[in-house]
Amino acid sequence: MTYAVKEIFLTLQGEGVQAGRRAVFLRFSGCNLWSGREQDRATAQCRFCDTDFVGTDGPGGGKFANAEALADAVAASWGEGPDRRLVVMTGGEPMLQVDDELVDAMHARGFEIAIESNGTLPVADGIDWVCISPKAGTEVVQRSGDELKLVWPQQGIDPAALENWDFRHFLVQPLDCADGAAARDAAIALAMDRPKWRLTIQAHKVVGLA
Ligand SMILES: C[S@@+](CC[C@H](N)C(=O)[O-])C[C@H]1O[C@@H](n2cnc3c(N)ncnc32)[C@H](O)[C@@H]1O
Ligand SMILES: Nc1nc2[nH]cc(C(=O)O)c2c(=O)[nH]1
Ligand code: SF4
Ligand SMILES: [Mg+2]
Repeated sequence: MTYAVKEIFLTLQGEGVQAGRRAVFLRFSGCNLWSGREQDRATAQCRFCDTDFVGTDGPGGGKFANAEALADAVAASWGEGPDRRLVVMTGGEPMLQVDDELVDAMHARGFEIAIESNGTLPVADGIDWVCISPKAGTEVVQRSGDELKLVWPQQGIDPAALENWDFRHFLVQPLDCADGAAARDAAIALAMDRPKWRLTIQAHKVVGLA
């Protein structure tokens, strides 16, 4: 199958339990919860997105004819060295495009695969680190994984109702928005009130990485 990719870049994972780790980010184009166009944001299912995932015009982006070609591009972005190779598949919504061929092609090049998904589509088998970030008003079908990352505050989600889902880590991430200070306070309050949850911040934004 062909893949539409917004951008491929080398950085440090900024979010979640793996924050700080060197990783190639593979950002797929397109999402099932928002068109990505500002004029549609107010009526979208997900309205707080901080990401441009429209088109294939970012650094390293493009249309890739098959899994081998895409995996080669990710490996080239990592560079030399076999140690602790990590690709983070994100978007947009990566599960609109990730398939077994791509998973196998990345593993064949020595990569661990992490995914950032909204959970409305089942995550492909074989992915090594599954991060699900639920969005209010959507049906999350992927209720197991490594980390559940709740962007907070979000009207229409009750954290208590998520606590029996099958995740190793329950994380609360402040909503990046006009009133970021209030969102940080709300996220801290959640972690203080409900010890199952721990605070994660978007560290890449703090230190000025992509
Ligand atoms: C851009 S999304 C792409 C992956 C997938 N579509 C998802 O939503 O999980 C990557 C991560 O950024 C989070 N995110 C998006 N907008 C945000 C914002 N304004 N503040 C904090 N986190 C945000 C998402 O919840 C998700 O965990
Ligand atoms: N450095 C960095 N870490 C991230 N973790 C999740 C991200 C995402 O957009 O999915 C992201 C991102 O965009 N940059
Ligand atoms: S589901 Fe993810 S990529 Fe899609 S609009 Fe929401 S945060 Fe952005
Ligand atoms: Mg991001």
